[in-house]
Amino acid sequence: MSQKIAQVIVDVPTMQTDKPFSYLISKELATLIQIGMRVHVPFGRGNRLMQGFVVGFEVEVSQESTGQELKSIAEVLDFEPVLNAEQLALADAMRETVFSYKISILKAMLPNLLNSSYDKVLTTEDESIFKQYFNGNQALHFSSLDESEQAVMMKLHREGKISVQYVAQSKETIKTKKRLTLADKQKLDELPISARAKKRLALQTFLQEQNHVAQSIWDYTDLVKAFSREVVKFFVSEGVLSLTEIEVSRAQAYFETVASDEHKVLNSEQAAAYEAIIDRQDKPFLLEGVTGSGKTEVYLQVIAHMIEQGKTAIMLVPEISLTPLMTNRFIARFGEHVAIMHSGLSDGEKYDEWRKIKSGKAKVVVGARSAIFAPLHNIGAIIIDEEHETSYKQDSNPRYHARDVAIWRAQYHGAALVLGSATPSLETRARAQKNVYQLLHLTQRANNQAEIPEVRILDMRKHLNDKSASFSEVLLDKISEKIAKREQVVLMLNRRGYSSFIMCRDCGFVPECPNCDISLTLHMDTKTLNCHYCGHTTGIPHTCPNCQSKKIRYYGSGTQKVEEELSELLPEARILRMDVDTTKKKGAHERILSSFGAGEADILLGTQMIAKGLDFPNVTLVGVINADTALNLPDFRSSERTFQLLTQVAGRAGRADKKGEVLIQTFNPEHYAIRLAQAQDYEDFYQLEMDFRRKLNYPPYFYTVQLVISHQDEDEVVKKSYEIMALLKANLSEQARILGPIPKPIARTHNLYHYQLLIKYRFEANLAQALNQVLDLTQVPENKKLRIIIDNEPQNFM
Ligand SMILES: Nc1ncnc2c1ncn2[C@@H]1O[C@H](COP(=O)(O)OP(=O)(O)OP(=O)(O)O)[C@@H](O)[C@H]1O
Ligand SMILES: [Zn+2]
Ligand SMILES: [Zn+2]
Repeated sequence: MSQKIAQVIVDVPTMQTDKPFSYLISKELATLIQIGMRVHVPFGRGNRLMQGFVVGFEVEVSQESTGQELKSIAEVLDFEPVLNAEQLALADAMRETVFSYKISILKAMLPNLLNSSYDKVLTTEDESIFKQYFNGNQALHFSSLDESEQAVMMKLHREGKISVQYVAQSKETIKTKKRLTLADKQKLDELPISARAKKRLALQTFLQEQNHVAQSIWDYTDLVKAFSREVVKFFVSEGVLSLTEIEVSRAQAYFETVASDEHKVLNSEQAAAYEAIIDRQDKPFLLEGVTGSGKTEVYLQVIAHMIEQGKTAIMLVPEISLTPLMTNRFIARFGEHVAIMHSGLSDGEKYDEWRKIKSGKAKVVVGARSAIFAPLHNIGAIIIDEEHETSYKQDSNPRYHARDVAIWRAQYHGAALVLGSATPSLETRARAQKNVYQLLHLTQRANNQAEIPEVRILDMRKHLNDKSASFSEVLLDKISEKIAKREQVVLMLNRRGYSSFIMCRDCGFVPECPNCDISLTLHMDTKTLNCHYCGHTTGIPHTCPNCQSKKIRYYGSGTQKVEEELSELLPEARILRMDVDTTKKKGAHERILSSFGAGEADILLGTQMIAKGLDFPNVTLVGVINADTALNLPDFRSSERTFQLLTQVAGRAGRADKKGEVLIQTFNPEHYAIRLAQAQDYEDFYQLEMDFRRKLNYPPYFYTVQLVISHQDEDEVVKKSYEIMALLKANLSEQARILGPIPKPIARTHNLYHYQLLIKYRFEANLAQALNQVLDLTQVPENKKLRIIIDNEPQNFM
């Protein structure tokens, strides 16, 4: 008799397995297992149970012909598939361009909660099922059942008679809510209550009146408020009411406070863009619109249109701008149809949002990078705001770019794809130039009274100030002037490629991380020195470990130091600081912004965090304290990044009727990225930067792939790097250039040495196959400790 066999991709942490393994399916599970479900399977010699995904079935030929005994699936983890056909096809497609293993791609598509050990708790409202299977327990833990019982439960679930909740091992991530249900109607009616117990009587009447509502459920806190804790307790102890705890979504709170909002009448440029998008062609759109030109309003109306058509939409924004300010604009239009996915949510909350999407309740998903995997059906539009942001590329495995996934999904669904930015990435703009994308322009600020702010460059070599290391007189005077007028100021300290550290004044010693070739960063809030790579932490030494001198100097102007300086220089100013330290706590980010929005401070001082998305009408001055820090990084995109950042932050000024001004302090006033940011001239910047890229054979003229090879032993890394280079050379054409191997700019982290190779090419038929061969090197036992990262189109060279 032939038996069904499942193909399973297994999640084995010690070895990356890239091909499906075959497993027998027991008779009990045969009709229940579906493609896209997670299972537990025994793996390896020890037969340890591993999680895996069912990706296909095969009919067994005969056991003799394979010559080996197949193992069986031990347990099914899902009641319905967690991955659908589209996602499995997408994973296949991603595997071609994202050189990481299938399992890591599949896992990236799911909420974390489904990738870790959560048990399922089953409940039922069906009386006879309860009697037959629950043994008097309120709920059953799925993992405690044997295989045939599990199979029965899955069948019942499929018939809608059982409900399932995933329960986290650790409870602290989950917010629960107590609720009460009527346990026994007869007891309620017969409950002996003395006529003097007014509150008890009131609750009895209340419950009797509401009882006709099928399955009455009451909020515990509501009843306690209305009838007192004692009274409620009495009803529970008498067996009239039963008390249960359920998980609630914290994300729910978002919806309760947001007032709804109407569409604005689009101006002619906005309307033209809107019409083009909804009348969609096969091509993606690049919506290039100056800051404040109303791109978001266009997105909102495109999404509204799609919903009217019975379709759904994905709206991606950079993690950093995923503030309530931003999400509220979507909730205000689409209410409960919105699901929000950001890293601030707990695993349980993320799972809730995912379920809301999967069940079809959510029509619009607003989220950061990974929201591109949202399991929506019938997608009408995918929008990527600030498309140039590097955070759309994941910098760990799988190293996918959300833009590429978006292109694939838009094609799959026949959806409109919109890439929006005031400063598009060169790659995107070049494609628009070649008509691969359709270019749509917004050249004016949407709000009629608002103009593009005037930008001045302050040459810090001429404006050195005796009183202050960070502020020129000009900037300080401007700030005072604005405060006197009761207007607000945004100050940005560019922290990219820059950090605070300590140094011995006598011998110049700078403490470094023992595991990584990098100096330790000074954190004044915790009074520690931290390594930003491996997390190593130590106290701040009082004497120099090298020469015992007591003259330890603190270097660098962190936001905290600048804040102190500023409050000394301008004691009357009310300052809010926004950086990683002040936004660590949940909700802190939003508190700072809403406080600033409410006019409780004159100055918002922050890092790059404040450059994006802020839309405060009373901000009339933006000051950039140091424009240069990122310019000299060893990365061919450093000019592009600097230009984008300065243009973005300048765009925060003068967004309403009051005119905006921008002051940029710099030591490189002649640098083209700074001059053109002053002019806010994206076109000129694009032309100039494209010239450089062409001359130096960089993207978008050439494609790039970076390989990072790491090992504890430096000799080994060097040896393997040359082996890999030889392998590549043998497989690639003469036109491909291979640079390296060279040590990474930060040559050692986590006690591993890192070397890099960079491939630059225009067309290479054998590239994918060669890279897969390289990737497979790590599967050879002698290379067990070798780590190879393949980064297709790397965004970060540090
Ligand atoms: N058609 C319109 N009529 C009136 N006001 C509008 C219109 N469209 C947008 N606005 C307003 O103009 C301001 C800027 O719009 P929006 O935030 O959509 O621009 P944006 O291009 O997304 O901005 P940025 O990229 O700079 O963050 C907002 O306050 C918005 O409410
Ligand atoms: Zn370290
Ligand atoms: Zn010293």
